[in-house]
Amino acid sequence: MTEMLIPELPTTRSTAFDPPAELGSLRAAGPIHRMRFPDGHEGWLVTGYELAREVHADRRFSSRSELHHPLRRLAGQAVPRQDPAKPGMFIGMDAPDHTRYRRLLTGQFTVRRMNALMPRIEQIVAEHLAGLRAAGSPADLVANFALPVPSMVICELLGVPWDEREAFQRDTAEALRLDRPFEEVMAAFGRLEEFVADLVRRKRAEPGDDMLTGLVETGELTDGEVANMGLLLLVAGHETTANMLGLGTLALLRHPEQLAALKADPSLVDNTVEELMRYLSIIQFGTIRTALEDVGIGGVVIRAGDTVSISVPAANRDPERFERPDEFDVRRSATGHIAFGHGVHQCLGQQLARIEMRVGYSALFREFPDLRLAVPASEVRLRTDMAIYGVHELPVAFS
Ligand code: HEM
Repeated sequence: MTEMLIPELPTTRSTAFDPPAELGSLRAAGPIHRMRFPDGHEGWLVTGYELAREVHADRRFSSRSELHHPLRRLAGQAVPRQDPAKPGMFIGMDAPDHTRYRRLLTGQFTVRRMNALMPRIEQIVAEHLAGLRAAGSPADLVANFALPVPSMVICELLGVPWDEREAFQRDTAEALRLDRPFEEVMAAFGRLEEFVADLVRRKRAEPGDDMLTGLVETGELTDGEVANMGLLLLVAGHETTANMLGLGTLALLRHPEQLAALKADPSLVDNTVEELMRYLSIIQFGTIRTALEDVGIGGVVIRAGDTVSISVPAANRDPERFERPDEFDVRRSATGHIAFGHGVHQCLGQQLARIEMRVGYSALFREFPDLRLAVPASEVRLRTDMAIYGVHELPVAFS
């Protein structure tokens, strides 16, 4: 631990793919540091890999959103409106509520449903690549591919009727934009909430083969609870995968030797996806927890009520866990990274996200073997101030 109080979370990047250099210096000095949070209170910043896992796995640290929501707001993260009469999202709950919701949702990620989804994901990817080609070179890879693919996959999973996709996708895109005024984002989010709530009512009347129907049919959830879970899937699974597809493509294009290795041996794609997850660690401001009691950990005592910010990017570049951590190497074994979190809240959609990325990158570079940037790399707008890092647009050229 450094004795000094860090005045704020370091967020200034000097390169497109590396986390802020200051995080590396802090990690070299120790795995945990005192840090001032935007509301003025002093808490902690975890930069070391081992300690990051420990904190995620320790039930004495709470995920309850009401304990740290204001802090997230100030860190630039979108926080959906919290209506006290509504159950809220279980990503921001602790046991036993979290356990109950998570168990019911895990039961919906069945092997059968995932297997059935696989050919649909291939189709959705193929359709959007055809759309990219039709748009003509140069075209924006984000608008034509990276963003709409996960959006359609979620529609499929939740059972959004085909002819209602357009409004749903438009509101989703708007609700998840962090570069718009807060009120606009909340208005789109409100429309989405209503849409999902109405969809759940209809699933009860007219069951389908989708996840919302599955949740309704557990018989253990109110419509409001099901709608909330649907919204969480949407929010948690959408921008994340979209930004991995966009930024991941940029990373591959900017590391031609790595891209060549993947093209020469397409079976490297699983490894490539894991390494991209580690190397890019797009949850750039990390995860947040609040200590429920005094906890002695990592050589310090974290007091009850203190907020702990866990830097996922710093942990995933820890040289004590990963050799040559700052090198992007599609052949390395990156497993064990914490880009999907760790512990009881570890990403529920990680297998789905992996399938989307594996299918997405494979098809993209197979169909567009000469894909290249259409602008100088320095002109690609990076999402430095957004909770989820990535690219705003990715202008690509192809023949
Ligand atoms: C590459 C894409 C993705 C990344 C980087 C990502 C990252 C994460 C992380 C770091 C967490 C843990 C948060 C915490 O501990 O506070 C998480 C949780 C979660 N993710 Fe993902 N995620 C991705 C894709 C998805 C997808 C596709 C879905 C849904 C289909 C999804 C659904 C969820 C849910 C429901 C949770 C909450 C789990 C819980 O609280 O028990 N995610 N994700």
